[in-house]
Amino acid sequence: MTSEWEAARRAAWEAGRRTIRGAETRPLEAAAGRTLAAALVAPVDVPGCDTSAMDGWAVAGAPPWRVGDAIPVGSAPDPRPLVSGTARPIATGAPVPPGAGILRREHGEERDGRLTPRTGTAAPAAGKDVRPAGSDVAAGEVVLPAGSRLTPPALALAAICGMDELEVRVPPRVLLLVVGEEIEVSGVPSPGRVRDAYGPQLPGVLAALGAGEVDVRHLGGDADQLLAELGVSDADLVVTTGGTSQGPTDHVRAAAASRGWSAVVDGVAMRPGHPVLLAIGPSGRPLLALPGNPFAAMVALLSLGVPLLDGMLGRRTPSPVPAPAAVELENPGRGVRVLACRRSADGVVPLPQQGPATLRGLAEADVLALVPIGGTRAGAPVPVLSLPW
Ligand SMILES: Nc1nc2c(c(=O)[nH]1)N[C@H]1C(S)=C(S)[C@@H](COP(=O)(O)OP(=O)(O)OC[C@H]3O[C@@H](n4cnc5c(N)ncnc54)[C@H](O)[C@@H]3O)O[C@H]1N2
Ligand code: MOO
Repeated sequence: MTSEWEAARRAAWEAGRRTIRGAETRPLEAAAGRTLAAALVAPVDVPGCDTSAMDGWAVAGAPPWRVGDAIPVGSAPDPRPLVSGTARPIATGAPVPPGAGILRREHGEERDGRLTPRTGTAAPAAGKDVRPAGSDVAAGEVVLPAGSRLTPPALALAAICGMDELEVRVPPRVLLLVVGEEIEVSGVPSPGRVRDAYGPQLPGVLAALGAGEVDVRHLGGDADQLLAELGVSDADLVVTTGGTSQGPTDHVRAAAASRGWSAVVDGVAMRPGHPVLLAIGPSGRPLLALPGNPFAAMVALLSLGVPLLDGMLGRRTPSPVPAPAAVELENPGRGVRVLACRRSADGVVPLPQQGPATLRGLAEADVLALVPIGGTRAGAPVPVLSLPW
């Protein structure tokens, strides 16, 4: 029951959503990269009072103005209106008294306690170059909806609203089982042996997708060990690599089925990556079985792992967006053809080295192009997925 790409992606998000993670409260500095479990509602106006947007003078009425005391940055706002005909030196960010506008420093001339605008500069009206209270964020406003990822600017936004802690989703703990008799974890592999492509990259990619701790275990080709791991795992998500196909040592499907996992997506009409399996275990936790071929595995992860984790974290998942193909992209196959591509001024260009077993293209790529059956002409739009790193 191979699925179409879009249907498989939706099914993966829905499967994740059914196992949505609980929430916890974290200090702001520990919440970087996490996902908001509840909307961030601003408790205060930002800025908290009318503030100057420029260095200069707060002025009221017509020039010349009598220059009074400077208004210190960080001082409490004075509720009394600025007296007409007066000016007070002010710095960017300092509170502006009611009724004042700002004359920029470079537009005024101060002499003998009197301020006049330079030739060609009009006297500022009340409110000129003033950031009104609440103009950035109004108290009570939803600043970030639940499901927002706490990127560096999102965290800073929470901070300027006065937040010290945030309610975020508990990241899923992942068990990564690297399957394959031929896999080596260090050193130069002898001919016939293969260095593990997953241990070094998947923990980082999974973390970028919102996962928590990743426990990496290399199982070799031992089917019994795979069965044992699947039987006892209490991880929130199990990811396996290799052993998804039809060879004599491809045990993952059989092992998962015998331990009670049932398939949600059993193969996707895409190349590479088609043997991917997404299944739900007896405890309701998901298993994502990635093909052994290194590019195929990453295509499968970016196609199904991204929406699965987005669902688990209560986030929306990105849809591919159209980008022009710089050259003709052929697809004589019966499913989506996924190509590692670079963006250029003319559109997306496939990298020269493509194919299920090579990471050469992906290592230099900006996006994955999802070429529909029949191909895409040069200049026509092709859906692309951005990469999470
Ligand atoms: N008769 C068929 N054979 C194959 C089919 C098929 O439909 N019928 N599909 C091919 C495709 S497409 C893929 S993709 C692979 C999927 O294979 P598996 O998931 O069973 O993966 P393995 O057989 O274990 O390994 C495939 C390939 O990848 C290398 N590999 C595995 N693990 C790692 C690792 N940790 N690091 C680096 N490289 C790894 C492995 O050495 C193999 O070369 O099946 C095709 N065959
Ligand atoms: O479909 Mo395989 O996953 O092409 O490499």
